[in-house]
Amino acid sequence: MANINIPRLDLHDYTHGSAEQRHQFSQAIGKAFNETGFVTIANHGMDKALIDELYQVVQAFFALPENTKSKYEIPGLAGQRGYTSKGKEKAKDAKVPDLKEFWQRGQGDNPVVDELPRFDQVTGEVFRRLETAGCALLKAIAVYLGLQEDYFEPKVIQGNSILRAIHYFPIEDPDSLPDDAVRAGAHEDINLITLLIGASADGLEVLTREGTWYPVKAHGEDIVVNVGDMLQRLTNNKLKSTTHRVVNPPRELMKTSRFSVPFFLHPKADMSLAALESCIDAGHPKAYPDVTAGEYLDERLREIGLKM
Ligand SMILES: O=C(O)CCC(=O)C(=O)O
Ligand SMILES: [Fe+2]
Repeated sequence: MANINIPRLDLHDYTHGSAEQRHQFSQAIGKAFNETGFVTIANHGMDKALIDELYQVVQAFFALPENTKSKYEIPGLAGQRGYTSKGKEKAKDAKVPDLKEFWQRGQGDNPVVDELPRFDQVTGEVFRRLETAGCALLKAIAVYLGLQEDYFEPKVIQGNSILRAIHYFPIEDPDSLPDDAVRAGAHEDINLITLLIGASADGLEVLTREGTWYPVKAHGEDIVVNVGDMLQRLTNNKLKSTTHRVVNPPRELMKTSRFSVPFFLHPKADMSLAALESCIDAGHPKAYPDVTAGEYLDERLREIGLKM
């Protein structure tokens, strides 16, 4: 049995609970983020009807003809808004691109999909709900870190968060795949925390400290939440940005699609990622040079092939 702690936590305990429940929630998420970097979350503020409609519009978008989707692939935006076609993004150290295409939505103006009247509204609603859930989670994390509860709030509201709808397309001819081509190569997320809808479908795996891969499964409508590199840097490695990947399905399911919708919670570009004083001591000397979130994001987008 792999030594791994991915607890299921109820966000309602933090947002509406007693002082004791709030304290327990902060300690549980902090402990899991310190050990494994992953939790699953119930009562995150999105009901089943919203998630079902999200899947409907996302599936309808990716089912559009290639030349329709490519109208929404906008040069110069590093994939940060609109559509990114197959073969564009790869994990930092991977030789071949991931087997996926995706859509990204951020703050401010976003391209509107003319063919799908509900797409903009539904993805916008999901963005707002996940931003709200993310802010509540960051409050609980701030408390665990001994910071003011609202430490992160002004840094992330109107920040660079991204909602990404991913289609891992069917693999029609498995024999023609390059050996190391996978749905999502092993990677760490760049941002502060990631909130993921859709990990109820098989494929997501986390790398354990023993070096083995462990499947992540969420209950029903629960979401998966994990630490990204920005939060790991800020906390001088106290909270762990754990390596994860999405593996290809078994051969009999190769011709099926997989969909997932991660929300990458990013701060504003000017947030300093310099290690918190409370996370530095003799046993934990400062591990990273000081950078801002904007500088760090630029460096990482170049590494994954989205920015030139
Ligand atoms: O599709 C998934 O389950 C995970 C996706 C992921 O790790 C990512 O996009 O960073
Ligand atoms: Fe990821």
